Amino acid sequence: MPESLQPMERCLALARSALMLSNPNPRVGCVITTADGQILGQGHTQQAGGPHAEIMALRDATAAGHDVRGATAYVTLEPCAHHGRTGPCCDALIAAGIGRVVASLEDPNPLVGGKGFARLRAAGVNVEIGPGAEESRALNIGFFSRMVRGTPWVRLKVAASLDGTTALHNGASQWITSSIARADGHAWRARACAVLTGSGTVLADNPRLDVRELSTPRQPQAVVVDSRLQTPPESRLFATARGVLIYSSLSEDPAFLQRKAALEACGASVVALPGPGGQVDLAKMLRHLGEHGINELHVEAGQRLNGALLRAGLVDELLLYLAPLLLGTGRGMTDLGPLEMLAQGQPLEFGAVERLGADLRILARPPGRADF
Ligand SMILES: NC(=O)C1=CN([C@@H]2O[C@H](COP(=O)(O)OP(=O)(O)OC[C@H]3O[C@@H](n4cnc5c(N)ncnc54)[C@H](OP(=O)(O)O)[C@@H]3O)[C@@H](O)[C@H]2O)C=CC1
Ligand SMILES: Nc1c(N[C@@H]2O[C@H](COP(=O)(O)O)[C@@H](O)[C@H]2O)[nH]c(=O)[nH]c1=O
Repeated sequence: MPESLQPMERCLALARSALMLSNPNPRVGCVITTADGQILGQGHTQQAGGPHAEIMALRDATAAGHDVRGATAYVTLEPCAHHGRTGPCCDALIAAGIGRVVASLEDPNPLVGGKGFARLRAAGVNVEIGPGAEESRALNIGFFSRMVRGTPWVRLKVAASLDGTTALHNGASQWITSSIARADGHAWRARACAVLTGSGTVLADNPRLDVRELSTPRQPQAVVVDSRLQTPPESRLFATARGVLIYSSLSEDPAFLQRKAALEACGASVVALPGPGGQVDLAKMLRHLGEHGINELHVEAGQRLNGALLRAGLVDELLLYLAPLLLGTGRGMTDLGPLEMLAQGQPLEFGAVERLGADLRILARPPGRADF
């Protein structure tokens, strides 16, 4: 990391380095400096259950033999005030004699929200809030979504030809985009808590849906929307060590119960969430995933599940990879049903548009999705 970085920029860089590590905890960085900006200690959130950023920075300062009394702690989120799997960070800062805290944002966790700042102020610590707020929130959009809305941030990834085809009529789809784009897709899988697909994709592609193109400290959970439990027990989904969660409809049919037992024997958890038409209730599924600590949900499904999620207004962001190739009419990105008017289309706002090798990567959002 360049020495010249300002403390809060350094904090944000540290937070970014916890991108694949800290789930389901937020990605947070902390830097402790003297009044004239000399760095005494720094750190970022560790894996779930491990120390938070403030504790890592305090330990770093202690290891270097620095006295932090009267020092400033910069941190990208409000120091926690509750006993979770670790002790309250605000108390650790107070006990260490920190004189000033500069924090980007209040913690959206209802257990913390404002309490950390209040406790610091009550102990005589000078508190400033605001620097780096936008970047910190964007980096933790999934955590904010789960804390505020109770559901994950849903990012729908699609790889398509330039004319929007995701598979040929016969199902052939591997590979449309180049290896650089596919490796980038794995990086987005790695930052998510879970990767979700539909039974149609499991049957057509037998996908692994794990992270293989880069090293990762943890594999995202695999989630399949599969009303009738058609996922074969020998699916490659089960080859990677991590949780596999299958959402189904409810049935007392002996053949269904037999398939359920076979999937559970492979280590899958099967959760019945019956919805309209005997299919899985997608809104309830998101609430269930939120209750189980899923911050960012990375969807890699076919046009039917993509369309259902979009029609239900459950998609927050699209991650589109477009290859310089025309495939004509095959399977599309999303089945939105027959629309009669252009106004019935799903409006989007483009975010970053980048070249990745030969392909294009486009981030786009339905308007207002991050307004919570
Ligand atoms: N290029 C790309 O980026 C990608 C391409 N693909 C391609 O897509 C094709 C598969 O697409 P598709 O058949 O549409 O499969 P999907 O992956 O979209 O799965 C659809 C299935 O999900 C199940 N489901 C359960 N609940 C719901 C619900 N509420 N709404 C919608 N579906 C639900 C349904 O089966 P049931 O009722 O039995 O549960 C449904 O048939 C393959 O050819 C694959 O190669 C797939 C992923 C990415
Ligand atoms: N065809 C296609 C993609 N397809 C997606 O990748 C899945 C296979 O994942 P895995 O088994 O883990 O390699 C497949 O089911 C579909 O979701 N992805 C891309 O980046 N580019 C592509 O051209």
